[in-house]
Amino acid sequence: MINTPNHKPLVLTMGDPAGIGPEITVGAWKALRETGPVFAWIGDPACLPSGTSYEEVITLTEAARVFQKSLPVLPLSLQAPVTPGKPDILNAGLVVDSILRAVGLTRAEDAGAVVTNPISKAVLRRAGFPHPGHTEFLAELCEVPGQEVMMLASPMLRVVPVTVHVSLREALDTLTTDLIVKVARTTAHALKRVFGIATPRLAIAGLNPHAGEGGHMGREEIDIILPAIKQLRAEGLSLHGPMPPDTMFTDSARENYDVALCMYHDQALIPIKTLDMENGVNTTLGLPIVRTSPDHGTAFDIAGKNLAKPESLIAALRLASQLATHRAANPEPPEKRFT
Ligand SMILES: NC(=O)C1=CN([C@@H]2O[C@H](COP(=O)(O)OP(=O)(O)OC[C@H]3O[C@@H](n4cnc5c(N)ncnc54)[C@H](O)[C@@H]3O)[C@@H](O)[C@H]2O)C=CC1
Ligand SMILES: NCC(=O)COP(=O)(O)O
Repeated sequence: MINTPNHKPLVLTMGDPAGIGPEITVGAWKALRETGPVFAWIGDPACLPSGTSYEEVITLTEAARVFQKSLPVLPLSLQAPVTPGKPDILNAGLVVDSILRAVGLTRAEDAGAVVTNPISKAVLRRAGFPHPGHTEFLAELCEVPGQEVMMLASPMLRVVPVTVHVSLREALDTLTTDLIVKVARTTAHALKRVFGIATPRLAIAGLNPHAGEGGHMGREEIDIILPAIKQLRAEGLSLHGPMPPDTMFTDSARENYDVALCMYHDQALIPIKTLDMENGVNTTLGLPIVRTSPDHGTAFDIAGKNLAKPESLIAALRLASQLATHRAANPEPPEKRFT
């Protein structure tokens, strides 16, 4: 039997069963079965690729016992048959149940961390799911709504979008000094505590061309971003910025910081997915549990065609195990927590 370093198996959600989640789950299990980290998948085995060697289990102890031989499955039952590439709103409830179960097991400390397979936000929305994505839903489930911070990390770059799952227009309307300060504090704290970076260096992106060109191409840098930087520096954080967004992701620029705080979703996600889509991992900071996921989505266009690469999911499972281990070794006094 093999174990995660912190001796608790991870739990992996089903994601949209018509997406590539089932096949990358099997790919990740094949890659990790000898070495770990151990994980159990929470879903309906009917949607796994035919011929998959799996075993239904009831507990995570049992999951750890069978992991080398078979993919351990904590079973759920789908409402409708699955056709790869054709999501069915009837299965939305089960997609959510899988997330609920994973969070319950992790909060109860039976599992070491939650790893999520991709969901279709549009399908869940049509089914009445009120949250924009996992990030916000997990914060609700963990009773820390509004404290969540999305970070995407790869060996080449870490990025945090300050505004997340909103339209570009809404992102501009909701960007405030207070929001930047809050997100930067949570990010710096997580980099110290769970990533083991003693003095994290944060690069703060500008919003406008040339970071506003001294106010001639927009005033957000002067009115919103610089006041946040001043406040955070006064708290002792190490920051650069506002940096011109078009040059802050070059090879040489990236050497000067540990994370880039970006003002909107695509300012953060385009560089990391362009540089390192295969190794990118999405992780949620500000939660009382560890959560990671691959950086990509459901990829309905290739589902069931044996084209999906499991690398990002493998990286997500490995990072979840490392973060859970680091977190367990560095318990946090409640009064030190930035919320
Ligand atoms: N964490 C999550 O649950 C996420 C969910 N999504 C959801 O996924 C759905 C589809 O989003 P898209 O923007 O189309 O992005 P996507 O990442 O699903 O696909 C973009 C392109 O990359 C390819 N691709 C993605 N993952 C791949 C893999 N592992 N191996 C090989 N090729 C891969 C796809 O075939 C497609 O051509 C949306 O509903 C979105 O909400 C998107 C990102 C994250
Ligand atoms: N673009 C990242 C993304 O959509 C992931 O969202 P979440 O489901 O992890 O909140």
